[in-house]
Amino acid sequence: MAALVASDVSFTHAGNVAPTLRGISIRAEAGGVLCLLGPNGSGKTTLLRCLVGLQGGGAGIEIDGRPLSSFSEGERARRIAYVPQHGAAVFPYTLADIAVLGRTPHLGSFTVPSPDDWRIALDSLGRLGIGHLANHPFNLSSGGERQLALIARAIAQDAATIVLDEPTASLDFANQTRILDIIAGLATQGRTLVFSTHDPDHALAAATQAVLLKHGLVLAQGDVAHVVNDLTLSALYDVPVRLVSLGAGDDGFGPMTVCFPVRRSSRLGKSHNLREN
Ligand SMILES: Nc1ncnc2c1ncn2[C@@H]1O[C@H](COP(=O)(O)OP(=O)(O)OP(=O)(O)O)[C@@H](O)[C@H]1O
Repeated sequence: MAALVASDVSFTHAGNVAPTLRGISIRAEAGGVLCLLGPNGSGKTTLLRCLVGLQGGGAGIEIDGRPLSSFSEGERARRIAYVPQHGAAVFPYTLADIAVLGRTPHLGSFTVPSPDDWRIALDSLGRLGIGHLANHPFNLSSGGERQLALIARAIAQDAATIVLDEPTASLDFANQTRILDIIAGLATQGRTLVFSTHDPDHALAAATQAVLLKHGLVLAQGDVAHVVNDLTLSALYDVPVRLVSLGAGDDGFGPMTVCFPVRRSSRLGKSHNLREN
């Protein structure tokens, strides 16, 4: 089974004294979804960028047992798709242009995208629910529309390993569930999926494995059902967190588990009552 593995990965950003990542060892399996959770600044983006070779030169990273550093640039682009948190467009690309960029690793030198490449790109936009925006300029699109276009680009790339940095961050409820369904669906095709989020509910909903990252160290990792719980999340975020199991509803949905942080003011005896104010 293909897997994306990091072994004892450490990384210090240029100009920093303290390392951002310290001895990280994780494993994302093919056919699985690994979710990275952690507070702001804990090193999630840095780790994801190391996993795909954008930082750290691929040191300590293996795909299918082969060092990432041994992959040519083209091989790497065909094997790994990366969706950054924010996409900047200098040129006035349309969303279709952005999506078809995902086909670049599959084109020969000096060739332009074929009708088939454009069809794949437009299908990807359609799958993300933004087919109607194909001709819309990326730089004039909303944050959520940009995020969806970048995910469409990754899907058009058709890579076996897909790494997404906070893919649901700018999205409404409908689009969040769409992306989580797409992530889970891509994994069932045998691909390796890794994503980060600030919403542990999304780990519970779509991931098989979780890695909890704090101060550049792995606080806990393993099966989501074991690792994502009141104790670990409270320790991770330094705020009490509760998980609640919801039974199956009459509408046919559930059972499911949701989690939420407990605000100081909502603890027993300290609740704010609007009528008292
Ligand atoms: N290019 C850089 N140069 C110097 N320090 C950096 C750079 N990028 C990130 N850092 C630092 O590395 C640490 C981890 O940042 P990173 O973006 O990986 O965290 P994160 O967990 O993704 O955060 P967030 O959830 O807020 O997006 C932070 O302290 C950040 O300031």
